[in-house]
Amino acid sequence: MNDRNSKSPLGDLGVGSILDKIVLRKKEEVAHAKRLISIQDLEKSDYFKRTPYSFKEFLLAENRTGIIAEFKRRSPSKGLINGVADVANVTKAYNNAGASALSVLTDVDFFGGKTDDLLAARAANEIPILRKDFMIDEYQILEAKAWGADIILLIAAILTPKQINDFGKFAHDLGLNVLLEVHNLEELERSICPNLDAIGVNNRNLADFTVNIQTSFDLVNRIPDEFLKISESAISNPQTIKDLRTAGFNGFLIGENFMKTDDPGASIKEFVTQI
Ligand SMILES: O=P(O)(O)OC[C@@H](O)[C@@H](O)c1c[nH]c2ccccc12
Repeated sequence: MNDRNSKSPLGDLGVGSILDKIVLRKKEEVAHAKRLISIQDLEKSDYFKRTPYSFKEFLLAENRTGIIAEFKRRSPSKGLINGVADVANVTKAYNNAGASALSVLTDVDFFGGKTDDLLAARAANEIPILRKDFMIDEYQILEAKAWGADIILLIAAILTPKQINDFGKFAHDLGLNVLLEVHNLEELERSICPNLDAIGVNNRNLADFTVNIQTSFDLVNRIPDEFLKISESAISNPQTIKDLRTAGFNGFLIGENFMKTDDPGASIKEFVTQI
C-alpha cells in the first residue's frame, strides 16, 4: 500500500479529482488575495458593518418559495451554461419570482464567477445571498462579509471536522449564516457541529460529477431537525420540489435549470407557478 493508493483523510476523493484541482488553485488564489488586500482593509468595507439577513427567516417565509436561485455562468461539469446573462437583472428576477435566497458563484477559474457579481447582486437585492465558493481559509469568510454576503458554504468533502467547526464559529461571530454541504452519510456524520445553520445535500458528487436526487431522500432523515434542510443540484422538475418538501426539505438550490435558458428570470417565474 503506497501513498497513492491510500485513502485521503478527507474522504473518498480520487487523487486528481476536480475537487483536488480546485482546492490547489484556491490556495494560490487566497494567498494572492491576502497580499493584495489586508484584513484591515476588508474590515473597512461598508458591508462589513451590516447585519446579514437571517437565512432561516427567508427560507421559511410564507411568501417565499424556499428556492435558493443560483447565478452560474459555467461549471466544470457542464462547461459554458450562460455567457450573456446580466447578474443584476437575473438576480432581481429570481428575487421577484419568490426566491428565498440567491447563490452567487465567486470562483473565477472553474465557474466563471467574480467578486463583482456578488457586489452587483448585493446592490440589487434585499434577500440573503450565499457566497458560493470553496472556502478553505478564514480570510475568505472575511471577504464574504466585506462583499455583502449573508451565507457562506462549507463543503465537507474538502474540510476536516475541526475546520468546519472553526470556520462555522468564525462566520457566526461575524453574523453570517453557515450552510454545510455533504454528499453522503459519512460526510454528514463526521461534520455535524453546533456552528451550522443549514445542511445541504448535494445531489452532485463533486469528485466525479454523477448526479442522483435519491441522495437527498436517503439522507434527509439523518439531518437533525435543528438545522434547515436543503437539497442541492440537478433539480429541474417542479414535482421534485413537492416531493423533496414532503420528505422534509426546506430549501432547494437550483442553478443550471434556470441559467441554461435565454431568460433565467422568465424560467424561474414559470417554474414557481408549478410548485
Ligand atoms: O446547477 P444545479 O445543478 O442546479 O446546481 C446548483 C448548485 O447546487 C451547484 O452549483 C453546487 C452545489 N454545490 C456546489 C459547490 C461549489 C460549486 C457549485 C455547487
